[in-house]
Amino acid sequence: MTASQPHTAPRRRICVGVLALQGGFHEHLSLLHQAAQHLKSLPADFSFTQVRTSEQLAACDALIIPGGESTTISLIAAQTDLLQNLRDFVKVQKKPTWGTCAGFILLSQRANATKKGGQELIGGLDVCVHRNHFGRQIESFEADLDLPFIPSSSEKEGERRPFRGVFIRAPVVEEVLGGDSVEVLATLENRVDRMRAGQSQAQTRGGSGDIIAARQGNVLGMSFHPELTQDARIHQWWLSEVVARR
Ligand SMILES: NC(=O)CC[C@H](N)C(=O)O
Repeated sequence: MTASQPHTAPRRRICVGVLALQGGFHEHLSLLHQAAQHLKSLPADFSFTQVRTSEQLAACDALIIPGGESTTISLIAAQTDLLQNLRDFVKVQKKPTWGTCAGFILLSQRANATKKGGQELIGGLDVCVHRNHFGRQIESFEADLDLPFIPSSSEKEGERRPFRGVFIRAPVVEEVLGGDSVEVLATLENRVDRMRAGQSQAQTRGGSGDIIAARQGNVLGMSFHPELTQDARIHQWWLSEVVARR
């Protein structure tokens, strides 16, 4: 390179998989494509793919595990070597992996309120989650979440638009097992107590409340379903984190 040539970072090819055994994988893929439109300035060429086999997983640099039913997802993965290879992907190769709702449960080290006989997990996030914390499907709800880490609304400088969190039989972190290495990214004001007290509005707030988003190194978990919104801001943020980690 001569002094007159501008220095540009080499573009990287990044293949992001979405585990497609059950649940909201189509929705995640659609938001990934939407998010990538906003990331054209990054030195990365993204490709997005469904993952159903160990071979498909091996081709991925990062992975999303969608919401759905965690017991079903792990039962299907355990029929082949996929479950073991998912553990290897997350914990040995330490590739960026993001789980939403059922995906969050699967990425946790321990889960309470599991079906009789327990359930197989992938692990990687040193937390114990409580499954179906807010109750059954009929007790599903939405809440405005303040997520300071996602790109703020472009409409007005400094104005932060909340993220609409969709909670369907959602887990929360009952216990952080991993000490300081687990980063709490969002909490939700204790909704169960509020409902008992006859108040219906739940809000996010810093510091206390139920932990609904946590990260430990390469592993990220969220209790709610960004894939069931049209808002690609979390996908956008996570993809830029994936690029930064590579
Ligand atoms: N919406 C969801 O992903 C629900 C998760 C479900 N509670 C499970 O255990 O898998």
